[in-house]
Order: sequence, then structure tokens, then C-alpha cells
Amino acid sequence: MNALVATNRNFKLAARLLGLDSKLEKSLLIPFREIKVECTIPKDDGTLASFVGFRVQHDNARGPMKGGIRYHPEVEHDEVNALAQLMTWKTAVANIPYGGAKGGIGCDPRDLSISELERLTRVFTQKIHDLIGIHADVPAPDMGTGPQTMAWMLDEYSKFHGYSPAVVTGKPIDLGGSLGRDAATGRGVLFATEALLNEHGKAISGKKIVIQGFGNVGSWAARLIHEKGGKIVAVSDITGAIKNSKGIDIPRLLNHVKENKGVKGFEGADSLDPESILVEDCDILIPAALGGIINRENANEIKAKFIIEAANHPTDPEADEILSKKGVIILPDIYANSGGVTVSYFEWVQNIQGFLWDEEKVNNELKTYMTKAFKDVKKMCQVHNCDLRMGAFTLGVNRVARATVMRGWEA
Ligand SMILES: NC(=O)C1=CN([C@@H]2O[C@H](COP(=O)(O)OP(=O)(O)OC[C@H]3O[C@@H](n4cnc5c(N)ncnc54)[C@H](O)[C@@H]3O)[C@@H](O)[C@H]2O)C=CC1
Ligand SMILES: O=C(O)CCC(=O)C(=O)O
Repeated sequence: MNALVATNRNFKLAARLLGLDSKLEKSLLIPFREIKVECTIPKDDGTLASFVGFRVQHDNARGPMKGGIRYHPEVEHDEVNALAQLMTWKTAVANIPYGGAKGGIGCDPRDLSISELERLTRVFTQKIHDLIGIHADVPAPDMGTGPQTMAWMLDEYSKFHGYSPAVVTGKPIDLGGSLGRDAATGRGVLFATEALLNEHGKAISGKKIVIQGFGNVGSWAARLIHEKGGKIVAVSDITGAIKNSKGIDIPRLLNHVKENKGVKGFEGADSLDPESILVEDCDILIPAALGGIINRENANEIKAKFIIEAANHPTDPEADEILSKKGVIILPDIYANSGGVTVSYFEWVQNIQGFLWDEEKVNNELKTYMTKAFKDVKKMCQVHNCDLRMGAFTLGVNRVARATVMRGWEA
């Protein structure tokens, strides 16, 4: 199912549960602004290459719009729109003073050299610099981008507006990035998993866990879960999939990935068909890569009892229904992966205050926010007699709707 159709469907279900006025519902669904730009760069060999860049600013009722920039071949209009909308509900679930946005460029970063990526990022920033800003829209990393991408965006933006570190988050520490931001989404996934298991009288130690995606989010989640005694039995990334039913030695795998740019060929595990990773035997499945990968084709085959959505929109609504009938509990993306944007908020606050926090403070504050958000989501589940996805959606949508109504529409 198309990502935007799926996201709109979840939003509309939540709007019905909340009894939202249909005109307000319509106003919340339409993006504030959609930007599509052409980005042409000279390649290293002198030929030209053209790419399409997007920034969708979905909603700013609760504060500046916030969300990552993705570099991936599948970046396109509807997907970016869906991701921007999810950011609006996510920042509201986390209860941080932001709206939602998302951006990206349709490209394969693995096919571009470092200097080509730098030129592409600078051209994209030149095209959107007037529409982003510290109190307007604050980008951050997502799939295929990272601290270096944010450093180039900051530098390019600063040529037009003066040095403004708070215009992007997820920066390198040397440029005002926050301690703990790199690990934050994975750490938030750990806190979210612990909160959910705790509610079911269980602990992470000894649980069999499968993780799809071993980039920023998947590798940090794996490392932190492994430290807590969780047994990671299978992992995949774009290079392949590996499996060890006794538990993968994650520190050794991290070294392997650093040297080999992927999990493929890791000696401490057997190779596995990447297609089958989602249906491997485990207690907890953590999708941490692409969207839409849990769908009606594979939902029935899933063995996990819990799914923690570290990726954005990994489960489509048809799969949600199938899994719910099977009794699988899904911790939805707009809560489970909100640790990243929450620490982005801490980074922005530090930049504006000009006062840096130590890592312990960042991690403790993150835990406080994640724990509070879990309780808030659970409360909505009780009020509306719904699952965790609708608990999170009703929480986020209700907060944004209230802010929108209070601000009013007077021209
Ligand atoms: N970076 C962040 O702070 C946040 C990221 N997310 C979401 O988490 C997910 C992962 O993002 P990052 O870790 O930042 O990206 P990343 O670019 O660091 O890593 C992506 C990983 O997915 C793997 N991958 C790509 N295609 C795959 C495929 N077909 N099968 C298996 N693995 C595949 C890549 O090899 C890589 O290991 C995305 O859905 C993103 O939107 C959500 C919240 C915050
Ligand atoms: O850190 C941020 O601002 C956004 C992270 C992001 O793109 C996401 O949560 O999906």
C-alpha cells in the first residue's frame, strides 16, 4: 500500500475516534507547504547529473517544523508527504514543541563520491534555504544521511543567513551537535522496548531479537539491547542477512561492518535469505530500515510476539489487522523511534542557549520523555479502547488539533 494512503488511513481512524470536526480533519491533513526542487551537479568526471529534491512541511501548529532528510533511490512525493505527516504526530506524541516536516533527494548515496554528495547537499540547501530556519523548519539526518550531511547544510545555509548552528540537528559534536544524538534513536528504541516489556511483566534479557537494518538506528539498537542481555539472533542490511540462534556477538559485528561496509560475510553467523528475516523465529522483531515491508504478503508468517517499529511506517494497515488478530503487539513508529527527534530537540535547545549538556543528562532526559510518552499513549488506549498505534495517533492528533484550534484561522 502507498505510504501516504496508509498514513492517511491511520490519521482518519484516529480522527474518528477523537470525533474531530471534518473541516478540522481536512485542514490537519493538507500539508502546510510542499517544496520540489531540481538539483543538478557536475560529477567528478565532468558530466552532469540531475536529481529531484523534496521538503514537505506538514504542520507548524505546535512549533517549528522538524524532520530528517533522506537520500535514497525510492524518495518520491507521496513517501516524503507521509513521512512529514508522521513527524507532526511524532513530535506531538513526544510532547516537544515542534511540528513536522521531512525531506529527501531521490539518489543512491552509494553511487556518489564524497565530493559529489557535498555538491548535491549544497545545491539542495541553496534551493530551500529561504524556507528553513531555526524557528521555521529544522532538518536532521535520516536514511542515507548523517552528521557530515548536516555540517554541509549548516555551512551552506550560513552563507545566506550567518552562522546558525540551530538550523539543523544531528550535527557533528565539533559544530554544536549534541552528545548522545548519534545513539538517540536506538537508545529510544531500547527505552520503548523496556517500557512495553515491563508492562507485560517481561525483561529484555534473554529475549530473541531480529533486526532488519544495521545503519544508525539498527546498529545502535543492537548494541544497547545486546548490552542489556538481549539475544540478537538475526540481522540484515542492504548487503545481506546473517543468523546465529545462539546470539550474534554484536561488538564483533560492529567491527566487521566498519571494515566491510555491511553485515555480509560476518564469520560469527550463517548467511540467511534477506527476504526471510522478518519471519525468522524470535520474540521481538525490530524493523530499522525501509517502510511498508510488513504487509499482507508476510504478516501471517511473522513469528515475533512484539514488533518495535524503529523504522518509519514499516507496517501497512492490512498487516496491522492481520497481526492484531494473531495477538502480535506493535509499538508504533511515532512513539518507538521518537528518541531521535527528542534528542534533536535537546540539541536545538543547547544551541539556542549556548550551553552544552553532558551525555548523562541527555540520556536521562531522553528516558524521562520516552517513559512519559509511553504512559500518555497507554492512557489514550484506555480512553479509546484501541491498540498502541491508535493510542499514539489519537494522542498526537489530539495535541495538534488543540493547538490548531487555539491558534485559530482569522485572516
Ligand atoms: N536516523 C534517525 O535518527 C532516525 C531514523 N528513523 C528511521 O529509521 C530507519 C533507518 O534509518 P537510519 O538508521 O538513520 O538509516 P541509515 O542510512 O543509517 O541505515 C539504513 C540501514 O538500512 C539498511 N537497508 C537499506 N535497504 C535495506 C533492505 N532492503 N533490507 C535490509 N536493510 C536495508 C542499510 O543497509 C542500512 O543498514 C528509517 O526508516 C528512518 O526513517 C526514525 C527516526 C530517527
Ligand atoms: O531528528 C529529527 O529531527 C528527525 C528524525 C526523523 O527524521 C524521524 O524521526 O523520522
